This record gives sequence, C-alpha cells and structure tokens, in this order.
Amino acid sequence: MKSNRHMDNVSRVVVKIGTSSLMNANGKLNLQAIDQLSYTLTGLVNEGKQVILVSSGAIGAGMGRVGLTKRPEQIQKQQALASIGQSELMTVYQQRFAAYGQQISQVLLTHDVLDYPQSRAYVHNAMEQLLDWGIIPIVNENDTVAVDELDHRTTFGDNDQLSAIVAVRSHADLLIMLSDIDGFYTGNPHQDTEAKLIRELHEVTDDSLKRAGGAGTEFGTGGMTTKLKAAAEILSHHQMMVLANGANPSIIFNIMNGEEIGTLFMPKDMSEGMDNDRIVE
Ligand SMILES: Nc1ncnc2c1ncn2[C@@H]1O[C@H](COP(=O)(O)OP(=O)(O)O)[C@@H](O)[C@H]1O
Ligand SMILES: N[C@@H](CCC(=O)OP(=O)(O)O)C(=O)O
Repeated sequence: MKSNRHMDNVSRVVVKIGTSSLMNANGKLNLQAIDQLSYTLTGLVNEGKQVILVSSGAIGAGMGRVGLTKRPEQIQKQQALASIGQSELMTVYQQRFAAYGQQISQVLLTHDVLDYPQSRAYVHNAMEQLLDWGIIPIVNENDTVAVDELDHRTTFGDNDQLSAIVAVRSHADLLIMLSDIDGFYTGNPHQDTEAKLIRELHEVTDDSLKRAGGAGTEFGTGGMTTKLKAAAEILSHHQMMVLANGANPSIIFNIMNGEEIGTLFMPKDMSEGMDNDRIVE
C-alpha cells in the first residue's frame, strides 16, 4: 500500500467503532475485533499517543444478551438494552485492555452536558486528566437516560456525530472512523456495483450527501449520511478524519503509518504537497 499521507504529527487520536464492527452476524460480540482493537490502541499509547475510543455497541450487545435479532422500536426497550449491553461491553473491554496492560475508563455523555458551558468544562477537564494519565477513555452516548423532549435535547442521534464532537472539543489531530465498509464510495456499493472508492475529499458538498445512503446491516444506524455529517463537522474545524474498514482494527496502525487506506477527509490547504489519488477502482 502506498505511503504518502503524513501522520507523523498526529499525537492525539479519536477512534470511533460502529456496532457492525463489534458484533458478529449472529448477534454475539465479535471478540476478535475487540481484542484487535484493544491491542492496537494500547500499541498507540505505548508509542506515546493519546487515544480516545468512541464505541457503539451497547444496544447491539444488549440485543445479543436478551436474544433479540431485530432492534426494537420502543424507546424503553432500546434504553433497557443499552443498560444491559453497555456494562457487558465494558466488561469485555476491561478484560482485553487489561491483558495488554492498558487502563481504560468509561465516559457516558448526553447532548445537554456538552451544551452547557459549565458541565462541558468539567467533562473536558476530566478527559484531559485521563489522557494525561495515559488512560484510554471509552465514550458512548448515555443511551439509557438520553431522550429528546420538546425543550430539552439530550441525544446526539448517533455516535458518528458524537465522535466528531469529541474530536473537535478535544482538539484531536485525527478522527479514525471504523465501519463495515472500506470508505466513502461514489454510491452505496451494496446497491451500485460501479461505485468507486473516493480516496480524498476536501469538503462535504450536497453532491457527496446525495451519494450517501443508509445503514447496511441490522446493527448499523446512521449509514453513510451521518459519517459525512461528522466529516463536515471535522473539516469545518480544520481537522482530519479517515473513514476505513474496521473488520480488522489493526488497520489503525497502517493508517497511522500514512498508508493510503479508506477515505481521507482533509482541508485542502492541509493536503497540499501530498500526492493522493482522488478515486481508485
Ligand atoms: N456512498 C456510500 N459509500 C459507502 N457506504 C455507503 C454509501 N452509502 C450508503 N452506504 C452504507 O453505509 C454502511 C455503513 O454505515 P452503518 O451501517 O451505519 O455502519 P456502522 O455500524 O459502522 O456505523 C455501508 O455498509 C453501506 O451499506
Ligand atoms: N449509542 C448506541 C450506538 C449508536 C450508533 O450510532 O451506532 P453505530 O451506527 O453502530 O455507530 C449504542 O451504543 O448502541
């Protein structure tokens, strides 16, 4: 794989992993993926990087626990499943990260916490302290308490946008978004066999949004649209994002080595001087 993206200066990285990468098709947790992720992120911390993980999977893990194969529509069932699955997920993360000697912590957020300057500052300070101690904070939405009421917005909607908010607020050098697909294509590859992988984008336009469709699996939620919205947020803050396939999370090492993997969202002026192809077969 060509190596021409410059990631040498990336010292703080946010990694987002979606439910479809954390679950097997049969509804059980994908232990191999979680193990690879724990190994890889610990490897980055050991290299001196600061790492924040935004992990989905609470509702998916809860569904697996209770034996559901379809995500229920009732909010109270989703919230109850998240409550079951979040602790299940953290137990597995705790075990796998501990195997590599890495400490982790749990940060559950709601939108209103980040809306109010004071609570936002407290979260910010706690995260800075965790990173300073070399701990990997594992962030998710606090799904069991987050609901949207008319005058009180507590949900983020999805973890793609949550991860962008976390990356922006923590001034991360890079957001790596792992999904069940190799990157952003000219059309949904599950429907359009001619779709081509876009290697680099400098802005998210209406045309890009038209090319993005919904989720591909029973477990995914936002599909490509929410990933593009996250990318737009990142670009508007002059930051970088790589969207790549999380089937084997050790791909993060390749991304950090500057290899041309997935789709790189990068402001145009940052990209100057790099020899990146825009589209490959
Ligand atoms: N233009 C596109 N490029 C790539 N994937 C697309 C595109 N449009 C829609 N998709 C769909 O988005 C899916 C990824 O989103 P999602 O299922 O929500 O995964 P995750 O659980 O990783 O968030 C892909 O598997 C694919 O089916
Ligand atoms: N907070 C939810 C995940 C929401 C979400 O955006 O999921 P995904 O599209 O799999 O990243 C959970 O933990 O189940």
